[in-house]
Amino acid sequence: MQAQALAFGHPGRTVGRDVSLALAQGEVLALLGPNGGGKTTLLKTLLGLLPPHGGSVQLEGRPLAAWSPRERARRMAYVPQAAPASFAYRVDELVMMGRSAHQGLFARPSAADHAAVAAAIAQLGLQALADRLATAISGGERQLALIARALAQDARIVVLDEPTASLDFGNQGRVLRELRRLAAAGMAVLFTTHDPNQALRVADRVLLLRDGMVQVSGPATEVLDAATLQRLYGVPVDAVHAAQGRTAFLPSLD
Ligand SMILES: Nc1ncnc2c1ncn2[C@@H]1O[C@H](COP(=O)(O)OP(=O)(O)OP(=O)(O)O)[C@@H](O)[C@H]1O
Repeated sequence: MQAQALAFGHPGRTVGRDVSLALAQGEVLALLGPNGGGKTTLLKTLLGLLPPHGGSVQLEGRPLAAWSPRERARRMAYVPQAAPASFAYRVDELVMMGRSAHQGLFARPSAADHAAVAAAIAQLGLQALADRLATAISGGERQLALIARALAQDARIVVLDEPTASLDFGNQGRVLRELRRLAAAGMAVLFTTHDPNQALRVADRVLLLRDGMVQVSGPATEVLDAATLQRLYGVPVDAVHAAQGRTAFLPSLD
């Protein structure tokens, strides 16, 4: 996926401009930036859910606008920001929705669809929740179910908006491992996070977005340092250097 000189926003209101990026198969790209900086709006524009205000998005070398919604859905899976479930679907039914771009209009799910759903549910350890209603599970559990739906979709590009936001520490680790596993299997992964440590841990490259503009982008280990994060968020940041050359960032209390 590629974007060139992309301007993006909502009807009547441009939020950001001049964003160029390339996302390769097998790569994890993290999008970081302050609240309201335009991350979700940019993701939706890259997915074709919002029309660009300028510039272009290309998928496999073809303008995104030339793809039908169904073709797009086969290529790109979207895990939106955690939100309360509005319909009382069972978790396995929710995950099955990821298969809809693979099914005929009125076709019943095939054996392959059921197998993909079972595999995605097992991958995220959700077997015990499969027959529970998505309206009657915790926010974190629902987030995992939405990630399972994206897995079942079998897309080549997976876009996740704050996938770890409502997860406990253990499940954050599970999701971050899953993102790396998807990339290792050849998928392109794009996710937003408010935690630079998560970006440093799993992303190959990062793109820092502030006020709708790219502040800096590049390899995570080269771009992420205390001074850059301080500029991005406007607060002092401490870098903690641990064994094996690893670095972690903390908001400074000085
Ligand atoms: N439906 C909408 N219509 C008009 N403006 C919107 C809409 N949704 C968001 N905005 C505005 O667009 C700007 C960017 O919002 P966006 O949600 O993309 O930011 P974000 O970086 O994802 O923020 P956060 O980190 O808080 O989720 C904000 O100023 C926001 O108020």
